[in-house]
Amino acid sequence: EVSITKFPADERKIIAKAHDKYKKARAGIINTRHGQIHTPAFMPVGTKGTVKAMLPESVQTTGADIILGNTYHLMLQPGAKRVFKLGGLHKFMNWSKPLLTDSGGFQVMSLSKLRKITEEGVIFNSHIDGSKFMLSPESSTEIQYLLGSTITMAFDECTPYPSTYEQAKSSMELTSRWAKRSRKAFYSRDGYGQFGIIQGSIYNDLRLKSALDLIELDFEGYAIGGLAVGEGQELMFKVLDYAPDLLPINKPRYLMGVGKPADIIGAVQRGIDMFDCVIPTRSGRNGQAFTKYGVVNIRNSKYKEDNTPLEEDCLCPACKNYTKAYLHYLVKVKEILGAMLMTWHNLMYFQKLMLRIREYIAQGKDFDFIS
Ligand SMILES: C=CCOC(=O)Nc1nc2cc3[nH]c(NC)nc3cc2c(=O)[nH]1
Ligand SMILES: [Zn+2]
Repeated sequence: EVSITKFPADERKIIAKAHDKYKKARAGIINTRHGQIHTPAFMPVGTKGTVKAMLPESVQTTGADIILGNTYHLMLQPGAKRVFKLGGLHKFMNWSKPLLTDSGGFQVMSLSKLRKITEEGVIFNSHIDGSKFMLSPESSTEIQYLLGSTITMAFDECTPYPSTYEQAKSSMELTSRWAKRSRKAFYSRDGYGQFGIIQGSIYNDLRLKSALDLIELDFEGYAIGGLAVGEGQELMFKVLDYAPDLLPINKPRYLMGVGKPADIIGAVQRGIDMFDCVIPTRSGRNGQAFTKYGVVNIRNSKYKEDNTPLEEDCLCPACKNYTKAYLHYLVKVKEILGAMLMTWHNLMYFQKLMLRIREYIAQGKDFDFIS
């Protein structure tokens, strides 16, 4: 078990050595103040304090142990202090299980207009009303504390892809300095944790240096940053062939922004424990359903009289009570119920995938089969 407590976490008991080919795959449990997280885990993204088109209790029925909240959006609206005054994000959004908040760095770079990166942090204008903000290791850590986050992420700089060795080196070194300041600003409490994020792009010596710098700070878990940023699956797996092994074996490893089922399977085989990705929710709203038959584009006219469910054995409301014809219609006419049902099904599909992966690891079986 891996527990996020102040005390040195127990050695992670690998429930079962997975099949030889997958000797790095591991199944475990992360214990937190807000409950357990069964790993390998998939975290639905709840960007603005809600998993879009889902009630939190519905998210819970899909089997999700933990969801992700975005610091950047919440600090702009409704504001971290206001959420704190209202009892914190768990209460605000009626989600009592673990919450992981990002540090905002990645979103600032992709969403805000006009920003300036300094040693101090990132100065930017809100994409909502143009007002000026600063995100720094200290302010990001404080905002995540005010939100009441179970797992706080260190403030990092996501090194873009492609980057030259020099660019990746200076970016990684900035992330290491910011990680130190993030760690110092973290208010450590039992059952809460802070994860460091390693960078270094595709350069293995930089990845090693990043890992060494962050291991010194004794985080409760570690994320591998700077991936799923356009490098493609092959290059991502090439980095994942060694990067997870640079991190402590008894602490959770989190691969941000990943991914499609095949990406998740390949990353679990290389030792990753936690994932987050907008694919099931965003593509669900756009009419794409993940099924064991492959991805179904429900808007395709071939479904307009298809009276069968997406998956006959799926227990989600979309499959139990509705047909592809109805989903096709709802999505075509942009009815809200279409987004709800498609999202619910996709989240169920991703959680079922993780459950099967955990079971196969525990039985020491290989799990290439699923995609
Ligand atoms: C929950 C996240 C906590 O991480 C941070 O606050 N910083 C951070 N976020 C990332 C997000 C990513 N999404 C993808 N692909 C869709 N690649 C990503 C890379 C990073 C990264 O290197 N750093
Ligand atoms: Zn379903």
